[in-house]
Amino acid sequence: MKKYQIFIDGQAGTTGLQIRQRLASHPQIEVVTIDHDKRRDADAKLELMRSVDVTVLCLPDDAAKETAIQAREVGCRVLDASSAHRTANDWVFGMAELAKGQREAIAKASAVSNPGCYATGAILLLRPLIDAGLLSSDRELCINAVSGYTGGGTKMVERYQQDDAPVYAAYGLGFDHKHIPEIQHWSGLQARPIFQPAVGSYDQGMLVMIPLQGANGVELQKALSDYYQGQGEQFVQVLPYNEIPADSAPFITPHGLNGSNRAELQVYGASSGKQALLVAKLDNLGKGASGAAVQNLNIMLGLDEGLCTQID
Ligand SMILES: NC(=O)C1=CN([C@@H]2O[C@H](COP(=O)(O)OP(=O)(O)OC[C@H]3O[C@@H](n4cnc5c(N)ncnc54)[C@H](OP(=O)(O)O)[C@@H]3O)[C@@H](O)[C@H]2O)C=CC1
Ligand SMILES: CC(=O)N[C@@H](CCC(=O)OP(=O)(O)O)C(=O)O
Repeated sequence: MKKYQIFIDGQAGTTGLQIRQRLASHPQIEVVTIDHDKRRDADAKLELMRSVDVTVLCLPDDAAKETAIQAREVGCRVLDASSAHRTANDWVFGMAELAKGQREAIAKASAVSNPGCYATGAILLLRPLIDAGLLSSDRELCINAVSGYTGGGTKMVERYQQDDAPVYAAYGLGFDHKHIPEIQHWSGLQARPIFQPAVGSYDQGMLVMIPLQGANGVELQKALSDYYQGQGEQFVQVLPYNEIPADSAPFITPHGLNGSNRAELQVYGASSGKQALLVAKLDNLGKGASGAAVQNLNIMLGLDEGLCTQID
């Protein structure tokens, strides 16, 4: 059986480690590592990139931009986990469920950009509803979200592990969170949404919530369900209308999907039919980062899309 080789630039960071953990048992992908003290050595990286099938970038944006240029120079395919290229013209957005043809575009691409964690939840909720004409593209939306602290990378993880961080902290107060451009671009929103994220004192799990005035929840739930079921998506489930999962009732929580590559979409609606709440639940390190990265790698290499996308 053919084994593909990949190199993860940023192999020791939060996202890199989670990808390696998933790939450790992959039957057809082998991870080629770089000595820790050579991780910033451009020549050593170039040599590796010349020999592997795909380079995965798990780096800060600036470093990702630099390495992406080098990878292109040596003709190596790239999957970028950073936010550097998510709306760039010559990159394919790595969300297979986005629209018809996206999976095929990822399979053929030389450069794929993995979506942001919050953006994954928001786009999965909004894109089918905007495409179906149930939400207007010029609607002014507020998107609220909460993430586990691993979403903030090693620095935030260290802070929380030292017990030096608040139980709940709202941020994004400059109205300029880095996921807003990709949310707008890939969901088809003309109007810039207000995006108000928060981080909680737990490691993994995320909720993305979009309250809607003047919207009928029954219609929205049906449209989402028809869309994802119609496409036979294995990683996106739409829960029944107004269902509160038994394991968290009477609340909805960000927990329950950790380690998986799944997103659960929920629609709640008022009996008036005039107010609704869209909710996406996912693991910020799973479907929000490393699970999606492995899904994209599988698609890029023509392998079964679900292989090793989750951690048991
Ligand atoms: N955490 C998350 O949930 C998600 C993160 N991302 C994105 O993935 C990327 C990585 O994030 P994350 O894993 O959280 O970050 P971390 O801070 O956990 O890890 C980043 C890693 O990159 C290494 N690094 C930094 N600069 C360079 C360089 N020039 N060359 C080689 N290695 C370098 C660091 O090593 P060292 O500092 O020791 O040199 C570190 O190991 C970021 O762009 C982030 O935005 C994407 C989705 C979700
Ligand atoms: C809790 C926390 O800090 N989360 C990160 C987003 C994590 C993520 O998805 O980041 P990328 O865009 O790099 O992929 C933040 O808000 O910046």
